[in-house]
Amino acid sequence: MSKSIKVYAPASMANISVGFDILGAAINPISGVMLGDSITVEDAAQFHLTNKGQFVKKLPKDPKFNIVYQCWQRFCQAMGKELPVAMTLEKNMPIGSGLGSSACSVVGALVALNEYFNKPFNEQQMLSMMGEMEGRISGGIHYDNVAPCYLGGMQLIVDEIGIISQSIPHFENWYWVMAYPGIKVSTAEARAILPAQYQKQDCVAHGRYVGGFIHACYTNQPQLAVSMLQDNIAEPYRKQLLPNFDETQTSVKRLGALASGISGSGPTIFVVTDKLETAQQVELWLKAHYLQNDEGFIHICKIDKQGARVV
Ligand SMILES: Nc1ncnc2c1ncn2[C@@H]1O[C@H](COP(=O)(O)OP(=O)(O)O)[C@@H](O)[C@H]1O
Ligand SMILES: N[C@@H](CCOP(=O)(O)O)C(=O)O
Repeated sequence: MSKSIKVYAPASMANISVGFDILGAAINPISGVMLGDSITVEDAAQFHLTNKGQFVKKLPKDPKFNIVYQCWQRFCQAMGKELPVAMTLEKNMPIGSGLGSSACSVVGALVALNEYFNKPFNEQQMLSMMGEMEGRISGGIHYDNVAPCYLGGMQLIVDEIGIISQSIPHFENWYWVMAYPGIKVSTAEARAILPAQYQKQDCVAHGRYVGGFIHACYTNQPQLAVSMLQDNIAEPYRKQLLPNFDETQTSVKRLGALASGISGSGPTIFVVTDKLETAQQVELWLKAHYLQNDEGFIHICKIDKQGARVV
């Protein structure tokens, strides 16, 4: 009997303002839209990759530069033999959006292959491969998209004593309004513009923000958590890449938003609220003022607890 495995890998927001490269969450639109890539692995006499989906035209022209192809190669290397399978990528995530598009393809491909071959690799081995593949195309290994996309929830990257990432509690009643303006920001370029070194007072403030936020999540103090959602590492340098970022932050705050910031390396922004009506008003404002073209979109999201899954 022929075998076929299809995996859905959700979008994610990395950094969440306070945790540059060490904090990220998978997201799920409340509308029911599946915001992520899907990958299918099926029997074949020799390897073949088919691409389809809304953003298929934005993929590299040379199929060997498609990260899904490179994931298959890396998986074969880890297995010690060439594995003849047919893979299909449904590229539903815009590239260079700040929503972990490359992570969706990496996680989807590796999870689908691992499932198809009856799970030869464990969670830590899989995460390690995912980080390596993400690092190839984004200018440095960072797990804050692949870990939440793979495992779901809000993930803190610890990367010590053989543990890459662990789940931390989040505020279940928060809505995350995600607005992608429709323009591209390359992660590699957005990483390259960051300073190589930071002032001592900035390091101290950063430690206070991230430590305070994690503490507030564990002790269920939403007000403290909101006050800690500050980014003094990436936002001051990257906000120039986003359309009217300062004005947007001020306007959504006036509408009642609790906090806002850059999702991943941008240009998507996230806005946090604990009321659906506020989220809807923010959505309307962003639609009128933040979207730059027809490719832009907005979703009111919750944190996706499941991560990548067989569908
Ligand atoms: N399947 C894929 N999905 C997304 N990007 C891919 C894929 N394969 C190769 N790429 C390349 O990887 C890079 C991803 O860009 P990046 O700015 O990191 O996107 P994102 O932040 O959305 O993950 C682009 O140069 C893109 O052409
Ligand atoms: N921590 C990374 C996250 C990049 O996320 P992406 O969705 O823009 O790829 C960074 O900030 O560079």
